[in-house]
Amino acid sequence: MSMDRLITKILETGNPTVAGLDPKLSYVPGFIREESVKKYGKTLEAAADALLTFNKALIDELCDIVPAVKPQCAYYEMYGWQGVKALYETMAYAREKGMYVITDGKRNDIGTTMEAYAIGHLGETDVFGETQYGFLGDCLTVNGYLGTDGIAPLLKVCEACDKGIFVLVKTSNPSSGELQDRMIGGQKVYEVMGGMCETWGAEQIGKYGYSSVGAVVGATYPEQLRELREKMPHTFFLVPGYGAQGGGAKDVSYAFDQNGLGAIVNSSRGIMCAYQKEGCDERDFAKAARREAIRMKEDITSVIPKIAWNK
Ligand SMILES: O=C(O)c1cc(=O)[nH]c(=O)n1[C@@H]1O[C@H](COP(=O)(O)O)[C@@H](O)[C@H]1O
Repeated sequence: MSMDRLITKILETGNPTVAGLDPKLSYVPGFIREESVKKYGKTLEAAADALLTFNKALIDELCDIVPAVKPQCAYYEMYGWQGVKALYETMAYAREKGMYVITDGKRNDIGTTMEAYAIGHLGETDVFGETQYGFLGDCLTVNGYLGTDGIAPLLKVCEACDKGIFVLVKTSNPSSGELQDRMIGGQKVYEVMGGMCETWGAEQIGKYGYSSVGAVVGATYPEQLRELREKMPHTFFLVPGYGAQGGGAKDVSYAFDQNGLGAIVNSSRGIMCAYQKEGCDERDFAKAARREAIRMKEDITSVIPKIAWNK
């Protein structure tokens, strides 16, 4: 089970966090950008080369202490097909280094189109009678607000290829309540979506009690995290919003169960741009990311039960 693999990696590293790889060129140290421009000129190739060099150095420093990475597709698509190639190569490199890869695509569409997304990101694509993997993610973030038609194709692929999904339930952004907090039939919209996640995952529950259908719940809404943790006992949470968006350790602590499992907390800018915040030599960017990842791990593990780690 895909979520079992993620939880096993979390237990191995003692670290329930994921490093978001959302690189903009302005986050990449100048010496890397200059090298890429020297090789390829001021082109999309150079941008993609700089992103990949940046990501690989971060992965090298993080792979033994952080269980997973979460590249967000938009930051690569921004640089055209060359950027998408850098996304693929980043994912391949992280896998090679033993990390669990969450593709942050927030995909959704109707049935047949969703099937194509599911196959492309998580499954095997038929190529002239032979099957090959398109992308190399272990898990994909998806939007479930089109209903079961948009999720069913993913469930099939998750089961067949041992993959998982994280469905948007209560997102971290300031305006998420405009729709997600509305009442329908006596429940908030996000509660209804949470219930749908439990139903979608019911047939695919792994050895730790969590299904291959996870949920995204933002660190910026601790009350909702607490409420949803109780109502969604079989759903593993991806919790973005720690650090740069203002979420802290106490806020994310509500996402965890009584054993200290049940969630993985993301930080993207906080880790990638740690060197800018520290004001250290830019050549030290990957070590600064490592320092921040260790600080984040200690910050979060200091406020959650660690029963699972001691078993
Ligand atoms: O699905 C997500 O990962 C996600 C959902 C959400 O509700 N809020 C949210 O910030 N994210 C993503 O989490 C990352 C947050 O980045 P930082 O704010 O830089 O740590 C970005 O990749 C966002 O796209």
